[in-house]
Amino acid sequence: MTLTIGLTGGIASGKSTVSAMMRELGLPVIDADEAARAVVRPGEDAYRQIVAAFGPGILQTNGEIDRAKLGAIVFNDEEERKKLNAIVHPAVRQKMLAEKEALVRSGAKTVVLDIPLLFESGLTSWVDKVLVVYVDDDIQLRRLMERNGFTEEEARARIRAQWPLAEKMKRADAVINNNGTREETRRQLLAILKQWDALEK
Ligand SMILES: CC(C)(COP(=O)(O)OP(=O)(O)OC[C@H]1O[C@@H](n2cnc3c(N)ncnc32)[C@H](O)[C@@H]1O)[C@@H](O)C(=O)NCCC(=O)NCCS
Ligand SMILES: Nc1ncnc2c1ncn2[C@@H]1O[C@H](COP(=O)(O)OP(=O)(O)OP(=O)(O)O)[C@@H](O)[C@H]1O
Repeated sequence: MTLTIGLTGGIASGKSTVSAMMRELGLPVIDADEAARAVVRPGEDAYRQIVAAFGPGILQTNGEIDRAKLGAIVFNDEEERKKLNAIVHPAVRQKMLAEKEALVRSGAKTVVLDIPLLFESGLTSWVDKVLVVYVDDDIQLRRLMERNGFTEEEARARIRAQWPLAEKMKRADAVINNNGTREETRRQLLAILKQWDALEK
């Protein structure tokens, strides 16, 4: 039996930081953000639907989607965001499920699904355990502004597009507090994975 761990949290709470640590420990990670980038490449169905729905103004000159432009639209307008989600999410789910099935078939002891919108999209039934990466609001805001070069307003718009982290924390099987150093985060992660017997012997 494969143990499926759902890794989630808020934007810039540290999911990618934790998923990189999990990969270093040898765990296979399927990343929803990566899948979401793959399914909107030129030539894919979702790409055509996005251009039809949002117009060619959201394209770069090389034909790829201008993610900054599309982000500025969808994080400032819930209806536009729902429109994009309705195009991208089904394709992301299909891709992630296929990758997960392949890992289960190959006998993986543990599979990690890194899904920022695990709760918002109602996907908790996909996983056996939910691991939430938490940070305090002020640290989340600061790290998001620094990483993406966003203004405070731009960062807050993205944070508002998700459930409050405190709500996610309440529903988690385990929580990593990522306010501290990366080393402190790694120690918490190791303890949780040992408790869940998630690592290969
Ligand atoms: C709007 C887009 C083009 C912006 O791209 P950009 O490269 O700036 O951001 P990136 O994709 O790396 O996402 C960064 C983070 O934003 C948050 N986020 C992304 N999309 C959404 C969304 N629809 N609702 C809420 N939060 C979101 C997540 O925490 C994600 O980790 C892109 O995020 C997108 O296509 N989103 C729709 C698909 C989606 O929901 N992806 C998230 C997981 S499936
Ligand atoms: N413990 C830490 N100490 C200092 N900086 C950190 C720590 N953890 C993460 N960061 C930094 O904070 C930013 C956000 O972290 P990360 O990219 O892992 O978040 P994320 O949850 O994957 O974000 P997203 O939802 O946007 O994909 C990054 O710039 C990262 O380098």
